[in-house]
Amino acid sequence: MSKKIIGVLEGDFIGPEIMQEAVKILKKAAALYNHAVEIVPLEASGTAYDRYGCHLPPSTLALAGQCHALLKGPFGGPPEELHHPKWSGVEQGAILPLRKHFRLYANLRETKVWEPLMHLSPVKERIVRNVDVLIVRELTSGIYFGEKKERMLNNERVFADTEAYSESEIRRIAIKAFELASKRKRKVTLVAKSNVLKSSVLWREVVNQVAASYPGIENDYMHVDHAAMQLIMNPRQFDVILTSNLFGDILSDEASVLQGSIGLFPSASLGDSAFGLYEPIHGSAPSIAGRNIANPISAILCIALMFNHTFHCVTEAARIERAVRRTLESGFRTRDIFTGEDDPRLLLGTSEMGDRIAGMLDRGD
Ligand SMILES: NC(=O)c1ccc[n+]([C@@H]2O[C@H](COP(=O)([O-])OP(=O)(O)OC[C@H]3O[C@@H](n4cnc5c(N)ncnc54)[C@H](O)[C@@H]3O)[C@@H](O)[C@H]2O)c1
Ligand SMILES: CC(C)[C@H](C(=O)O)[C@@H](O)C(=O)O
Ligand SMILES: [Mg+2]
Repeated sequence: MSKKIIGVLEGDFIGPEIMQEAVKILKKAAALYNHAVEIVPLEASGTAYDRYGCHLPPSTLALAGQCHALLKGPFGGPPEELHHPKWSGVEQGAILPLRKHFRLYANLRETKVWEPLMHLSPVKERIVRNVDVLIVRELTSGIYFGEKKERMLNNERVFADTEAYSESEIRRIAIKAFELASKRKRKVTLVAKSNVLKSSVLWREVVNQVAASYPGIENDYMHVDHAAMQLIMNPRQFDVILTSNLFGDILSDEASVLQGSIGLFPSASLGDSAFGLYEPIHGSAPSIAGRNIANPISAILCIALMFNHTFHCVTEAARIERAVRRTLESGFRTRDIFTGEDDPRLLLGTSEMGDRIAGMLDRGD
């Protein structure tokens, strides 16, 4: 691939602040390894609504389709403003269609505990040390996309969402999970609710069929309520967790707690080609926006994932991860990962943290 074309959707509230730092790292890493990069700004969510009255204009989708990868900031408004015209429907009108349009059915959310931040975890160090769990979340089906109904029953409104999965939807994400596990600790745990949900019974059947083609990979099953507990009590037992859209959403926020801040977690959304959408797992954090205090590491690590999964540049990806680790080892902190024991002179704003990591990138090995 000659020039790498990356579409950037800045997002709302802290979105532009952290995306700016991610782009800084992207440009720096590209320059270090002589990659030609073109950044294409794409309008979506709040800014698109102000200009076009919709959250995902067709022109954005068309331009996005010409990119090799998309870097996305969080979309959305304050959760308490559910019916605000600018924010209501961002999720259904922009986030979900973006994932569906590009058939990005595999969402990878990895929880690693960074050694210098171990003390931040509300869970004991002996439990979180060396945790490395990859949640493989199905992203384009399930209850997010199933039929929605509204009706009146006994004089009151009843709203319904449907959890529906086809065999092929389960099979393709299961194959992704087993392939990923084959390069890790070779274990896949399916998390579902087959004691209650019919769709979960299908997940178990199809995953067992897929598992038969991967004899070298351990395959087990856990009900989601039990898994939520085990993720905190004994997270090291997991390697790859394979799960549905909604369960993966919930479990990935829960897993981020093991590390102490959600501001550290990137994600990759992939389909059958190298094209990928890279975004933090967290939201737009309206209450801390505009103050240069958000943690940009989630967004910066999206660049490492992009180099890995879309461009297959593992050296560049490793170098970015190393720069983040060294910055944390040197004691630099944003407010979400700062405690009374840290040196107040090393407390950085969003853009200063980006600068530090960019500086560490220069150090190479
Ligand atoms: N993929 C996405 O675009 C995406 C993901 C999640 C939530 N959202 C949207 O974001 C909006 C806000 O959601 P929410 O309040 O439920 O969750 P949130 O993730 O925005 O915030 C949860 C908590 O984490 C903190 N936080 C989040 N990111 C941080 C960072 N980088 N640095 C420091 N602290 C950080 C926030 O300050 C808050 O205390 C909603 O509209 C929601 O739908 C979008
Ligand atoms: C905002 C919402 C639609 C989204 C999801 O549920 O997928 C978010 O929570 C996430 O984790 O990316
Ligand atoms: Mg979520």
